[in-house]
Amino acid sequence: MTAPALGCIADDYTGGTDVAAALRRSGLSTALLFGPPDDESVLPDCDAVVVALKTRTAPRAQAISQHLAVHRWLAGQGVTRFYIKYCSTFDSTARGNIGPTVDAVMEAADAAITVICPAAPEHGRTVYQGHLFVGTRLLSDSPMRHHPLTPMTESDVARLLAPQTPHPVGLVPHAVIRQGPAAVRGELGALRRQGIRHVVVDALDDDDLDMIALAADDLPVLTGAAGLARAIGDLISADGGVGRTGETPPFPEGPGLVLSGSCSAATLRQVARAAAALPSHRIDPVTTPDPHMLRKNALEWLDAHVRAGKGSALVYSSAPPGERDGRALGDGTGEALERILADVARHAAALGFRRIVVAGGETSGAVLNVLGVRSVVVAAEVDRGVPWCLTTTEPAMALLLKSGNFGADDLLVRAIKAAP
Ligand SMILES: Nc1ncnc2c1ncn2[C@@H]1O[C@H](COP(=O)(O)OP(=O)(O)OP(=O)(O)O)[C@@H](O)[C@H]1O
Ligand SMILES: O=C(O)[C@@H](O)C(=O)CO
Repeated sequence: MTAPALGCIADDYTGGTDVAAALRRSGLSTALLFGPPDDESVLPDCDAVVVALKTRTAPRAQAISQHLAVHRWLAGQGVTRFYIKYCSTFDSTARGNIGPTVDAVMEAADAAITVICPAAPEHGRTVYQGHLFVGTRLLSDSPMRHHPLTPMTESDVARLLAPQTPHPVGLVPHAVIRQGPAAVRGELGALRRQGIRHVVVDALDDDDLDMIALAADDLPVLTGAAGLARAIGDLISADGGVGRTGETPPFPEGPGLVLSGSCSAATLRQVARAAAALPSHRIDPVTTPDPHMLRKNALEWLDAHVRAGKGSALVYSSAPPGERDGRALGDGTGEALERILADVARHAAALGFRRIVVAGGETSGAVLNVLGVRSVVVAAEVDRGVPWCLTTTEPAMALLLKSGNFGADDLLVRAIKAAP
């Protein structure tokens, strides 16, 4: 078996599905594994492999050790090119994990320099003069400033990264990107000679990402959102480094369950549409500040829903800033809500639900961990960056893990009502 041409490490589960979907779109058969691989983890025959972790807001030491464990495992499988996937809105805090995990993997892979490329133009994330935009607004003016775990109140990517790494951060501005791969390669070389290890790269569209991918083709470690990964995937495809297609498991029948813990602006619109179309139950820690009661109420509601034979359903804690209190359940309110939704998922699986849609990266991580899902085959996308994931072990399940800000307003309704 030839080693996969690319090994990705994603810092959350929806980010993992996003980058896996991008590589699949480039024509690469892509395996997606959840959690650090262990002795029993098997690498399927594939062109690219993505290992999704739940380290975006994890303690720093844990995030580093998990990234290093995945790097070691991938290197042991013969992978020589690595991609570290973080959020296109650079979700992290000053004490965040992007810098430390990138530094650790670079050191392990003996990489002297890498690019920092959060741009994802198809989702409206662009970088100009080192500043990250969400649509027409700076990141710090976007709804991401209200994120419950990683409020983004700065848009200069170098300033976001600086407190997370001891190394200086450089920039390749758009004017150089537009001159093409040779100019970008020359600039990266000049920055490397100045001792710079992290280089933010401007990118406004897919052409810019193609330039960056060509210019950085010889670097062992690249980092960014799914946009640059797509450009690298296209290069691998064009080089003929593809063709190891695995079988796609069948899509399970039956009613579906939407679980939403994301409070992102897109999710809130999608949840409103889903709540109008499906029987729904809201988990509200402000009105019921007791995790045991919230859990009990949700499980009992689902039992009654199934007994009444009402089909697909929605259970959510998603709420706009005005209806949220990040300390409603004390320290760790977010994690407590993730655990409740994960318990609902476990209960739903026991009740026979085989299609589960989860909105939110942290929430998806919690759900997949309790379901014990360790690997999936990436199948068709419902919307850009939101593919169905089919389990390869029993019980056969279809999972749709939706990044907070992805998808059209009716995505949840479409996903749950129509199997592909
Ligand atoms: N009503 C609420 N009040 C406070 N926190 C909440 C509420 N509902 C959900 N949360 C927490 O907000 C966090 C949302 O993070 P999550 O990663 O799941 O979504 P997201 O950030 O929108 O998605 P992504 O990371 O894919 O962009 C979770 O920890 C969740 O438990
Ligand atoms: O890059 C993105 O925006 C997403 O894949 C993501 O990381 C959501 O958590």
